[in-house]
Amino acid sequence: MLEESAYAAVTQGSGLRRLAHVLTVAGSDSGGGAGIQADIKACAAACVYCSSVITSVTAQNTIGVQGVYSLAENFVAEQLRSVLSDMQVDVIKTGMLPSPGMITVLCQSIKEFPVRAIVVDPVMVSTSGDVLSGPSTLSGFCKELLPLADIVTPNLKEASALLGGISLDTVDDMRFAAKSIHDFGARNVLVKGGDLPGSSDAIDVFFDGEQFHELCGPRIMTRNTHGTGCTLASYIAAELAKGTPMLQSVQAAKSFVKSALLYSKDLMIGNGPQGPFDHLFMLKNQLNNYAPKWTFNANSLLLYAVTDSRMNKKWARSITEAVKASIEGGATIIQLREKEAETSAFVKTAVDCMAICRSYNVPLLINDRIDVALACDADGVHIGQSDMPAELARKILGPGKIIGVSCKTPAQAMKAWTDGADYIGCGGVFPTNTKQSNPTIGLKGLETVCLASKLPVVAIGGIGAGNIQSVMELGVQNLKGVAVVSALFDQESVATETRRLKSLLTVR
Ligand SMILES: Cc1ncc(COP(=O)(O)OP(=O)(O)O)c(N)n1
Ligand SMILES: Cc1nc(C(=O)O)sc1CCOP(=O)(O)O
Ligand SMILES: [Mg+2]
Repeated sequence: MLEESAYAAVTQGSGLRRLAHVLTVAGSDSGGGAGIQADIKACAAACVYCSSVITSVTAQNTIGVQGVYSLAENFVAEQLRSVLSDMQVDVIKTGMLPSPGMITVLCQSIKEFPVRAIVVDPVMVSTSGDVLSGPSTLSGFCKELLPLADIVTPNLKEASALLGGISLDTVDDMRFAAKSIHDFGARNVLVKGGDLPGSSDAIDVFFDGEQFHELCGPRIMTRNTHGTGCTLASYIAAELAKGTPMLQSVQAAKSFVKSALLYSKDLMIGNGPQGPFDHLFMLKNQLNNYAPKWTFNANSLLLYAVTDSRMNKKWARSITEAVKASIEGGATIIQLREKEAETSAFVKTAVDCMAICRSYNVPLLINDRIDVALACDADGVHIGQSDMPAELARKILGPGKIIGVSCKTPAQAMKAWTDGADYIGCGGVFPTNTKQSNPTIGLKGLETVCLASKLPVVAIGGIGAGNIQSVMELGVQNLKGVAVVSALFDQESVATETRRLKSLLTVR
């Protein structure tokens, strides 16, 4: 499974393998941060082959664009023919198309050599504000290329230019823009709101012709954002080339860009205001956690079983027996919280529990211990305010692992979000004997944190059959479930108690 997806390989009848293949038709960035160079690196990071047709050569660095030299249209046509007539391209991704003739040449090639999908990044102005494709291309763009596009990914400036210069200042304006651009014939539209004024988040609006989705991510404070648009579009193309559905491809691409920006926050390449980032950060992560982050499903937080070795000892059962029983009773995610275990025993137990959880397709997280999570290839970790900082944990674990962070306040919830966590655990909702000296925040405190949190929340602390419904009745949209220790494990039958809580959670 990993081999198949990691190398995006398709075995043909002959036994030969072929790689999912993106062709980028774009301009060269001599600085290496954007354009063709970014596209090739993004595809490489997604383990997809990338061929390239160069439309224009720019003299460019972190300060700006010093020169643009566009290739002759017939030579672009020749490059397109060379690639498309010989290689089996899955997806074409377009970037800088500097002249109307270039757009015509490209559209003719697409019609002559159909591919599975076309991703259009309407590159018009560089991050430094330099014009890369002037107004003369607008008509061809809208009339010829957009009707062939499976997805087009304008930022606010580009969306405005495509729509005759209208101002786009709010998320509602972005929805309007997405719908209007869809009317040109593009099947899906992603309007990127990274530049939206007055918003602390990066909100993108995705429209598939029927439904709108607001895709929200934290704004990463870094100078190294040069090439994010090219990278996002190329990563979408790479996912589509592997056969990933459209919305998931967009989500995977957003997650990749977010992780790359986080990893490259402090990189220093060039002296200008707009630096490039490191697309291949995952190669530096020794365990190469390639699984895309969107595999985390917040619904798995519904009945979150947190183990306790002391309780399991008391009831004379092993941790593996306890984990298996809780899954059979309906637990939707497991956390190994083994405060007293020695490292070697903890790793062994974790490896055994991983095998059980994998066989039931239930995620397994490790409490506190990043090293143990790495050693047993767990699905992720849960860390508290005094454990390894979440930002660092994300760096160590890579984008493919789940990270949960304990939060008692809105400020902690906000930090968990910007640090790259996937969910927060919020409590103690009620008093508990399981964790010493644990301040109680009550249902009101839980509600306050949920309302402030951008991440899904699981409630914890003193939760059992008697009060589980009062927690879920708060009815806050991002409160996804309850995490429970003693009500499951300090009991004679773990499976029976898990079943009881599950039925209380699922009752209508
Ligand atoms: C789901 C969940 N939420 C909160 C916690 C508590 O974590 P932490 O604050 O690090 O305390 P310890 O569990 O380490 O004692 C949790 N474990 N799980
Ligand atoms: C591990 C833990 N963390 C908490 C927090 O408030 O963050 S409360 C807690 C213990 C929860 O155990 P029980 O379900 O037995 O009350
Ligand atoms: Mg902890």
